[in-house]
Amino acid sequence: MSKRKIGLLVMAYGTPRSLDEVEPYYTHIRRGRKPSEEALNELTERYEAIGGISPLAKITEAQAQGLEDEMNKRFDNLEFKAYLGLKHIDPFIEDAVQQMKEDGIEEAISIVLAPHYSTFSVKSYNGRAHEETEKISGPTIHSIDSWYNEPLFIEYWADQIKQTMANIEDKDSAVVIFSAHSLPEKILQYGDPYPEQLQETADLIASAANIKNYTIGWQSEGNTPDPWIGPDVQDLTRDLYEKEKYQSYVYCPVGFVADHLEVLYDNDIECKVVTDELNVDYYRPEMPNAKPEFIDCLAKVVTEKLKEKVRDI
Ligand SMILES: CC1=C(CCC(=O)O)c2cc3nc(cc4[nH]c(cc5[nH]c(cc1n2)c(C)c5CCC(=O)O)c(CCC(=O)O)c4C)C(CCC(=O)O)=C3C
Ligand SMILES: [Fe+2]
Repeated sequence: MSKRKIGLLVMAYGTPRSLDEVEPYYTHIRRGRKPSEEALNELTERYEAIGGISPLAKITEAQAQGLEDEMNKRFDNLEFKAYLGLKHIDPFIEDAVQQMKEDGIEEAISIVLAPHYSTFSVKSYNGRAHEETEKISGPTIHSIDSWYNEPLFIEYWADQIKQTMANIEDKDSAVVIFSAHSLPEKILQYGDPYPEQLQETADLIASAANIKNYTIGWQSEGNTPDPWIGPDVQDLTRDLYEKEKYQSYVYCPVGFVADHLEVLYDNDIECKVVTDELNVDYYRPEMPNAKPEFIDCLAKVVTEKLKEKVRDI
């Protein structure tokens, strides 16, 4: 008898694969409105500054493949297949749902490669997946909403911070800044759990790594007229220096899971400009990418959802 098939819908932001794709990608982010020449050049320059193009596309693929392999190792009686569904570039979330249906998948677990829930991020990913599957009578999709407090995720960052701290002599003068992508302040009106989830992630990691000096901040805010959640990590760095005179700044962008523009530019270039100016030390522990510890973390979260939702496994 052939094994029962389970789809793994792995959703992520997506990134241009070449500089030619920056314009259509940016236009999609702006919901179909073309960016101005100036905004487009500015974004292209940021990609150029991190080496021409973002490593994100390959990392997202490796994460999805790693998860598929790990799940197949864990369950002899099931056959898992990962489908990448991206928010702003092909293969889009809708393409992945259609492909699952074509492949005869009847049940799937979906996970977003971002730990914290917000109406702007996870809700919109899941909404697009469910809408498409309803439209085409596709597979039943069981969605994971968040995994920001998963113990293996906390352990990943606690280990990274411990390794970084081992290189810092005066630990009392070091501070850890946990950050996530900023969002427009209007999300707060609807009781969005995003800021509390980031705070909880920070508290759990700090406790596991035995860190006393830490705080949360926001980064990568968009170029729109609305107010965005603050403090921004650059302003926060100046503030912490002024008030506490910390000498070492450890940036942990825990709202992301890969090396990409927001980390390689917004942290490693923009925050480093500030630490250089203040003449203090900049540290940024490694991102999870497709490291085995992180793949294990994703597999654990998916396994828990599978056991909760899928019958007779
Ligand atoms: C919550 C959130 C996450 C984390 C959760 C998740 O991962 O889903 C995230 C991740 C990412 N965001 C990314 C890239 C960009 N985001 C932009 C713009 C925006 N992001 C927003 C939100 C988020 N973004 C929002 C509300 C906007 C404003 C546009 C609008 O909705 O009106 C812009 C436009 C230019 C600019 O504003 O900077 C770019 C280029 C990349 C890929 C990097 C690479 O290519 O390496 C990644 C992983
Ligand atoms: Fe973004």
